[in-house]
Amino acid sequence: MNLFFSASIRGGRDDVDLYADLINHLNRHGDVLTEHIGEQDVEAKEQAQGLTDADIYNQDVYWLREADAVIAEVTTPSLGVGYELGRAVAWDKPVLALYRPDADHELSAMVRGNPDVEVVEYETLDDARPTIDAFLSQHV
Ligand SMILES: O=c1[nH]c(=O)n([C@H]2C[C@H](O)[C@@H](COP(=O)(O)O)O2)cc1CO
Repeated sequence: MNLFFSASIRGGRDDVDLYADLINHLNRHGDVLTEHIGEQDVEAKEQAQGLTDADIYNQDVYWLREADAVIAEVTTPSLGVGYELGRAVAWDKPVLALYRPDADHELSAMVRGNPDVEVVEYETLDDARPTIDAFLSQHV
């Protein structure tokens, strides 16, 4: 199973350790096409590889097309994540959006109000794991 994990990069990296933990869990279910999102120095690595923004865009849209399901961590608002969710919905992919309610970032109505996105609020990684398991067994 190909899984596309989506989470903030240029929108802010406060939750990068959590992203890595979520990716670790997703790896039990299938191949995570976007493991780089959990790496601390993702942008430096992409730069070292000589990737332009166009390369990153093309690669991500290709991976998204290949994905059987999309799991996003949407607590830190990100234009790229919003874009990916829109494309995933348009392609009829199952989409799970994991959101930790916090005082700083209210979730966009374009995500919470979208009937084709399953939004689940959670607090800890231990809460998120069974949510992911149930979502994947139901949809993929
Ligand atoms: O360097 C990158 N590499 C990359 O894979 N992305 C993709 C994957 C993420 O799910 C999403 C993050 O978007 P943003 O950078 O706008 O927060 O876009 C985004 C960037 C930078 O915008």
